[in-house]
Amino acid sequence: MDSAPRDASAPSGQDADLEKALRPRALDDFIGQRKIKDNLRVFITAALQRGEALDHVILSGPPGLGKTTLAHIIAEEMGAEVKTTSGPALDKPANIAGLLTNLNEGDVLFIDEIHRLSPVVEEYLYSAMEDYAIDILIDSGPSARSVRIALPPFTLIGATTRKGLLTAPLRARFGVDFRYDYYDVDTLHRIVLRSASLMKVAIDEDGAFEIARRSRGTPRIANKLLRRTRDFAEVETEAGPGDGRVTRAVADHALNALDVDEAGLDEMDARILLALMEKFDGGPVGISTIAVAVGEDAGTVEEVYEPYLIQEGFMARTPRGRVATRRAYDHFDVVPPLKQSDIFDELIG
Ligand SMILES: Nc1ncnc2c1ncn2[C@@H]1O[C@H](COP(=O)(O)OP(=O)(O)OP(=O)(O)O)[C@@H](O)[C@H]1O
Ligand SMILES: [Mg+2]
Repeated sequence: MDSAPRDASAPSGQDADLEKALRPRALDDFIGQRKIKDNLRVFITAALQRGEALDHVILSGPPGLGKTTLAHIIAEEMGAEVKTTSGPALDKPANIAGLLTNLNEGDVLFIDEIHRLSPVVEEYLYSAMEDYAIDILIDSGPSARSVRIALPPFTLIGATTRKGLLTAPLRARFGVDFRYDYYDVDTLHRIVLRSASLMKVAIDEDGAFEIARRSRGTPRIANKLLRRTRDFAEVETEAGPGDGRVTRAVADHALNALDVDEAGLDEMDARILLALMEKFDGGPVGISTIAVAVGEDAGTVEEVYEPYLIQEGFMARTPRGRVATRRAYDHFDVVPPLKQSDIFDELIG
């Protein structure tokens, strides 16, 4: 259950380089998430005016929405150095002690997947975050003693796809708490146009809109679909002459070829919903049962797929388990079993 989410959309190789080039570097280039940005501007300005380190920040939300991007932007805007690590990489107290004692005043320590810290390592963070100090045990046996080491003021930025798995004491030590929402289509449209211009891809408003509409509310997916659509635009198909121009027809052709359906659901979304409807009578059924049925890790289903399906109203979470909604039956043209109408009524009520 608590294995790392495998994010199928995370790019590799040449795509990864391109992805890095598309990453916004300044707060002004970070599109959308208006509330987060507005608040952040205030906190950063105030901290700079006081000449203090920014308070510790926790960023939570599904993969690909811009947590890592924002962590780097915060450091940049604070004029701070950023040191990056991740929960699973910090498996020994010595690792975290080494990182913390090497920080300079005002530095940002970015811990990705912070919900996967081991309890001992987490314990170290408590005093580091609260008092800018750590207690290190020296020697062992009868001569063992603990020495307190002072740390310079620093900012811890934690990112997580599973905020629910953070312990209460850790969560309480973050002064700034930002939760990401999926991006709306208009915002993704702007992101696609920005990326296309950086990639020097000729694209129509309509072509960009089609990609935005079918990107699961996720900038990383929008960028990936843009890269793939560009491939289709450069090759002659029934949808276009291969002149490199991304039109609506080319985008539609490319997205269909990539198994992204009309509603923007990908192949795994479809498998999950079809399993729910056809193997489990529409539910209610537990998430791990669904995961086994589709051959995917339960944590990944819960973090990557389910939140979007719930937001878009294809699936609902009830006390007895997950259920398919009327929209799911309509979308896949599946006839709901009779008993399902009670569930639909319950969901509305
Ligand atoms: N607000 C934004 N404006 C423009 N581009 C964005 C924005 N947010 C994210 N992106 C793009 O999406 C890509 C993925 O974002 P990022 O790596 O920050 O996601 P993440 O939340 O850290 O994901 P994960 O949970 O998988 O680590 C970035 O490289 C960037 O190009
Ligand atoms: Mg990240």
